[in-house]
Amino acid sequence: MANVRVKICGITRVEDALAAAAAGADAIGLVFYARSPRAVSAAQARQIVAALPPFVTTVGLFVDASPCEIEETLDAVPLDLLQFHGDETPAQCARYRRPYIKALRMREDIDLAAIAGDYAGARGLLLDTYVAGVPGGTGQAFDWTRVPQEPSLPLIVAGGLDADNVATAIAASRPYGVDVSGGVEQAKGIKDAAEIARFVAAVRGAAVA
Ligand SMILES: O=C(O)c1ccccc1NCC(=O)[C@H](O)[C@H](O)COP(=O)(O)O
Repeated sequence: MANVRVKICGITRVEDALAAAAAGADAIGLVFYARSPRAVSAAQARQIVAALPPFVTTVGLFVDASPCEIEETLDAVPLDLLQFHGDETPAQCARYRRPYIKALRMREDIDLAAIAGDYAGARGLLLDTYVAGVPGGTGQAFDWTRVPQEPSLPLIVAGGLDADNVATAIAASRPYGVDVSGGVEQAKGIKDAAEIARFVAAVRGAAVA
């Protein structure tokens, strides 16, 4: 299996972004959703992005944001990839002419093959745990054996991952990438550098097994 990519999501501080980069994370996620305890302002995000070394992908996460809000953020912050984490349609995701991934919550009745067809313009799909009324960052895992093999788009597994369970998640789902937020935190929005390092090391160890 090729190296599994790692995204550390919900970064709110420069020092946490640098810890993710130093640990070898491939991407960091910045949450532009005011109701999240991990929300960042455009000014905060710009400072974080400016501090990063090269080759760390910056992902901007939105939840049913207005086009105006997204355009303003894109003007202010140099983001590499957009992550749509709400009920955005394929057309709404595509309108910014930026590479994007679409987050899907793993309801029992989800038809992933059909949805992947609908979002064929996405660079990948992020599969997160379904919890009613909570768009993301739940800290809860879903059944990783539900992740389809040979998907039409790269799949990123999220939800309740941490350094102790991520190798099992990878073995069960064989994803393109994994995404973590709460599992590497001291408190919501405050990452733990040692846990980030432990998480990335666990992914790297799992990927070569
Ligand atoms: O992290 C949040 O607070 C959040 C709020 C609203 C929508 C999405 C959010 N996070 C999205 C992510 O990509 C998380 O990393 C993903 O949901 C996994 O979170 P966790 O279970 O805490 O690892």
